[in-house]
Amino acid sequence: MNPLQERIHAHFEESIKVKQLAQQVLPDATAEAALLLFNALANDGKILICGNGGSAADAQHFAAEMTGRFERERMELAAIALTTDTSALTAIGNDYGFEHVFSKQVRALGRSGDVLVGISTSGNSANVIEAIKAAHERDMNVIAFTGRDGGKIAAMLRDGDVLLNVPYPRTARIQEVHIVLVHALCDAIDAMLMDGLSA
Ligand SMILES: O=C(CO)[C@@H](O)[C@H](O)[C@H](O)[C@H](O)COP(=O)(O)O
Ligand SMILES: [Zn+2]
Repeated sequence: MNPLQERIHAHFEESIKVKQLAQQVLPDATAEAALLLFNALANDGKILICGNGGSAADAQHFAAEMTGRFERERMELAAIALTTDTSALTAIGNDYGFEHVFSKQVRALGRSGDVLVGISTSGNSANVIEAIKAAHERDMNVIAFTGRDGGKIAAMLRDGDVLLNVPYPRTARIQEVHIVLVHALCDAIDAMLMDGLSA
């Protein structure tokens, strides 16, 4: 391999290693998260999802697989990415500050029984932290996708919330596990809904 190919090869090696680490530490919490989401949807609740940058893309990816479909045909499931309404994002950001762009939407849309999914590889993004505070005010449970040591977000979760933390220091690798988790959750919800899979 030439140096460029070696560099690319190393990305795959590291990604495999971090996914194997995550495979050891995350299945229990991911199953808990799947049950939380399934029960919310089964009781007419909805899922609100937020994150920044690559995690905003993950939020949209997850919401699209709920409202559209994952791998199989099924009923539409209620999920909204809070990252897509540029008018809300710019108005709230401009008038109140960027840390409030998600929390104002959570207060507006969130109801008891809904679930907030907050995605932050550092566990420290202020707008995700504010969104979690707003979700708790609305009596919503939270599923936090984080990385490193879970940051401030890990410390603010309450009973009934679920932490999906990837204990690794590199953002790209954490994000790659987060998207595996999104797909594992989509698959679990579909299997519970359509095949009667139970925990
Ligand atoms: O996708 C990437 C890096 O891979 C970036 O866009 C990254 O998501 C952004 O820097 C985010 O602002 C990071 O925020 P967070 O994950 O620490 O909450
Ligand atoms: Zn990225």
